[in-house]
Amino acid sequence: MKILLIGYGKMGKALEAQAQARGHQIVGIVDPSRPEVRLTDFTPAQADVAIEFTHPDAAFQNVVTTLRQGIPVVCGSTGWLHHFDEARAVAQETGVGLFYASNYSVGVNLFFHFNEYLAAKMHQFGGYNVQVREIHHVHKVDQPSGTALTTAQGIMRHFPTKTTWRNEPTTDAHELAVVSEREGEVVGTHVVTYSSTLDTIELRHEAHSRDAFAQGALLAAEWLPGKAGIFGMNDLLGL
Ligand SMILES: NC(=O)C1=CN([C@@H]2O[C@H](COP(=O)(O)OP(=O)(O)OC[C@H]3O[C@@H](n4cnc5c(N)ncnc54)[C@H](OP(=O)(O)O)[C@@H]3O)[C@@H](O)[C@H]2O)C=CC1
Ligand SMILES: O=C(O)C1=N[C@H](C(=O)O)C[C@H](O)C1
Repeated sequence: MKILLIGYGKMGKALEAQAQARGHQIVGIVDPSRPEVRLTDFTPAQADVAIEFTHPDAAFQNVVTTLRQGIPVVCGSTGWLHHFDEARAVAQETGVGLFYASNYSVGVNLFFHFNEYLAAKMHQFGGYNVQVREIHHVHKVDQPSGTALTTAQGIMRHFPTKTTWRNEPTTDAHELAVVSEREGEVVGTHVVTYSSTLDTIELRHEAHSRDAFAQGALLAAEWLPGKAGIFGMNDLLGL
């Protein structure tokens, strides 16, 4: 497959290595380090799909530009979802596929699934408070992580005591604490903790490297071309 990479940082480089290992061709890399390469120069004849991992401030414009160029796009950037409805409208208007996941690792998507099951059960039995904690490397610019927000939304869907979330510890029983920690080069750890006076139950996912995100994004890139609409990991994995 002919893949256009948008963003050539930690994820862009992991994607390049994994894509080549899977026999794909990287037809272009759009990044501030290569100002001579412009996203608007690419057409569907040159790229079957684009994969976008950049920055919260850049993602929306990159997604919209790629869709308007007629190229399906797999986006992994976090921290821009306040613009997602506008991106959805452009995907619908152009009829070009948009794939988004706050986390492309298959393991995290299983974690999302178990998180919702656990929230429903824990709410049914009562007596527990719940908290989300995410730990990432010190270079991360957005907080809470996109994965932590997806996790919080999954909890709030099934644990109606929690009506909103707060990005710090809280004593308000209606607020779900989503606590962010930044530590060295931690790739990405997410923990959901239920505590009562009697015991503690935890659901935890720890990424060992960025290869899990890169492999999932490439699975999405292999799956997306030819499909019109907005898709996520549940569509890809059948969860
Ligand atoms: N969904 C998922 O599974 C995952 C999501 N992420 C998310 O992906 C994003 C990128 O992560 P990561 O690779 O670690 O970040 P990095 O900072 O390592 O890389 C981002 C790259 O994008 C470049 N960039 C910035 N603006 C633009 C632009 N307008 N067009 C093209 N390139 C641009 C940056 O250049 P410069 O440095 O010059 O600004 C940098 O080279 C983050 O939002 C992160 O949260 C990360 C891992 C997994
Ligand atoms: O910035 C990162 O590194 C990561 N970002 C994503 C997020 O915000 O959830 C996914 C992963 O945790 C790594």
